[in-house]
Amino acid sequence: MTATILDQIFAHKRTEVERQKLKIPQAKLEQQLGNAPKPRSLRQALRQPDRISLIAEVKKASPSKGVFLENFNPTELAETYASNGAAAISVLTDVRFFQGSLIYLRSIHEHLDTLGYATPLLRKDFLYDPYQIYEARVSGADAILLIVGMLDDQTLHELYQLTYGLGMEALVEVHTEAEMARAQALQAQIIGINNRDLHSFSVDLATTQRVSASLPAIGDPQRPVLVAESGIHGPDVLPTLREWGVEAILVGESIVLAPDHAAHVRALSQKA
Ligand SMILES: O=C(O)c1ccccc1NCC(=O)[C@H](O)[C@H](O)COP(=O)(O)O
Repeated sequence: MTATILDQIFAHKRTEVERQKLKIPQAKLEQQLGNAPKPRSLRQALRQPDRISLIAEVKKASPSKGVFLENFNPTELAETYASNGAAAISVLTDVRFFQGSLIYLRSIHEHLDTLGYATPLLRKDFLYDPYQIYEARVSGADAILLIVGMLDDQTLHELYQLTYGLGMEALVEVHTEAEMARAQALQAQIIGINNRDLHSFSVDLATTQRVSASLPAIGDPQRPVLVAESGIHGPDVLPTLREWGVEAILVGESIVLAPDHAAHVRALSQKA
């Protein structure tokens, strides 16, 4: 198996996290937990009977396409998302590959809170160490991303338990049928299928249909909330995704590149 971008990201992430632990030890983060805001439920926000819910992503750049927005204002963007119908907001916090920051997560939480929006915030990063879960919690995350393809079963299980133990929820991301089987063994309540091939960066929405085939039938109470991630450019695909049992979409690029962010968020958040 050839190396993917995940391998590169993971290699760098280890150095980044170890450096951060020297600056702020985990014990200090644990002390701050008492002051952290109470998490809101991502699952509840996404599971709506009459629509596909939108998780709108605050995304400045990507490893495949470079910088999307030169005049990037994360709080303004998040406010546009929350005020135009996004059910949740994903905040990329990876510095090196996505030009994100944990500071964006904190400031978005504070900004939306001041305005009275309770939109759940997802910390979108490459998480492999409990330290990062504590970081997420004290920075205002309501949920975090766990990428099955970069974690062994034991680590996946431990991080999942810690996430829920701290009152947050996890979006468990898969790319293949084998990873879906591992997410199901975890009894993940929210599963995201990423349509982006990590070798070629090409996107194929049919990945969602193929990889979700093993889930319990649509309407079965055991079925997790299914999120289709990446490569969604407009509302035209929503009816098909709904037929496949998708309850939420995670969209970054097409929103940040849209000439009118608000209009694009409204279009993607419409009732199906
Ligand atoms: O966005 C990338 O190019 C990328 C490359 C390698 C690993 C992950 C990547 N993206 C992370 C994401 O999951 C997306 O930001 C998210 O699903 C939104 O996708 P899109 O709407 O296509 O921006």
